[in-house]
This record gives sequence, C-alpha cells and structure tokens, in this order.
Amino acid sequence: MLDAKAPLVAVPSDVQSFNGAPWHASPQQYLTAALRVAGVVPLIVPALSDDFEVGSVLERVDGVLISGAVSNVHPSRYGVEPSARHEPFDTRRDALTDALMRGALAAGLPLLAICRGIQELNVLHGGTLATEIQELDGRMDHRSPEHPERDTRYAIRQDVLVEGESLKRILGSSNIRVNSLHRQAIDRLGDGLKVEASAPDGTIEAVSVPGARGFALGVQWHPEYFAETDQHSAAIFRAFGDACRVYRNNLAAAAE
Ligand SMILES: N[C@@H](CCC(=O)NCCCC(=O)O)C(=O)O
Repeated sequence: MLDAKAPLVAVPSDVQSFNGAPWHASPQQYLTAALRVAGVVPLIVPALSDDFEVGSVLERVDGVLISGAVSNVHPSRYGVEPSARHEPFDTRRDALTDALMRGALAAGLPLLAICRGIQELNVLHGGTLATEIQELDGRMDHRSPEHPERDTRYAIRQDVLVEGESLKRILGSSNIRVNSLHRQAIDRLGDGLKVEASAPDGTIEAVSVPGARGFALGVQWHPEYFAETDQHSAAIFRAFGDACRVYRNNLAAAAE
C-alpha cells in the first residue's frame, strides 16, 4: 500500500466502445506495474484534450507513463496517407499523448513510453512508422501468437541487443529477452532520439531522449506485463519510479 506522499503519474486513456458508448480506459497491467513496482499512483487522463489544458494535469503529477494500445498513430501525424493497413485509429488518444509527452519533456517530468508509446514518442520527434513490418524483407514477425491465454501471448520470447548506455545502466545487461508484440515499428528515427536497443532484425526496440532534463525512455516491448516477476521488466519500472520520486522531492525542496 503506497502512502500519501507517493508520486502521481499521468496515464493516457484509450477510447474504447463499451455497450455502444465511448469509454476512456487504460489496461490494468500498466496501472498495477506503476503501483506495485514503480511505487507511483497512476491517474488516468481522459482523451478529451480539446476540452482542457493538459498543463493543468502536468502541473500536478510527477511523471508520465504512456501505455500501449491496439490502435495505431494516425499516419497523417507523420505525413503518410492513411489506409486500412494503418487502422484501427484513436485520434483523441493521439492528441492527448502528443500534449502529455510534449509537456513532460518541456517540464523535465520523467517519461516512460511503452509500445504504442515509443511509436508516439518517435512521431512527436518528427520520425515515421512502418506498418505490417512482418511483410518487409528480412524482418521477423513481431506480432503476438494467436493463443487463448493472455500470458502466452505476452510471453517473453524475443532477444534484444541493448546498445545504449542509459538502458544498459538500468538493466545491468546488454542482452535481454523481452515480450515485444507489435505490427508497426519506428521507420525513420525522430530527431534527437537515441537508439537504446534493437531486435536481431534491426527493428528499433528502445530509444531515449538525450536532450531531456530527466528520465525519458521509450520501449517497444511490454515491461508492464511481467513487471512483478521478471527482473528486467521490473528494473525499467523501478528506474521510472525512482526518477518520479527524485522529481517530486526536488519540487518539494524548491518550494521550501
Ligand atoms: N498498435 C501498435 C502498438 C501495439 C501496442 O501498443 N500493443 C499493446 C496492446 C494493448 C496492451 O496490452 O497494452 C502496433 O501494433 O505496432
């Protein structure tokens, strides 16, 4: 149980249809990883950012956690004509995450961006995405296997080479295995991003933002899913939580 001083972290909602009505929701796995492993309290932010200033949220939180989602970033955000191969879309989430990440980086708030999140982080920096990467020459199939059990779909099974010093420091290792499940990936790397890890087929699996004032990491895989049992997944959430605590303590010290 976290105490009242635990850092608060903004998490964007996805817009999902439930009983014919739009709901703003976030998958539980991100929320429990935040609470139980990072030691931060997640606050789900509605994807209605036309109706409020996202800065009003960012002023009150100590970090931003961008979750994955089955939807894809709308290709118009990176200069590509949309097609059925890019669907499904969630343009309200696109707008919210753009504002959350832009504001977090400007304020020096710790930022952890997972799966769709790393793709959004790349697009925010002017990069592009490739779709249906399993159809491209020399690329592996990164999609989750069809299986009724969620734990099997999310099983840790891919090798990743950790190249960047920031991620190596967090993980304490250069070669790890991850659960990277996606059909899109970074194509052109965004300006100012640094590759931290890649898959054996060259797919970018993690990036950092070297110019950021605080922790800013994107991973294509799903550390949230086994954060309570897998040491490398846990290390990412702990590092994020630690950065949020430092941010919160620095704010408190500055206010004294
Ligand atoms: N749609 C993108 C991103 C994939 C992604 O974020 N998947 C997460 C699914 C929901 C979850 O468990 O978080 C792609 O396929 O590349």
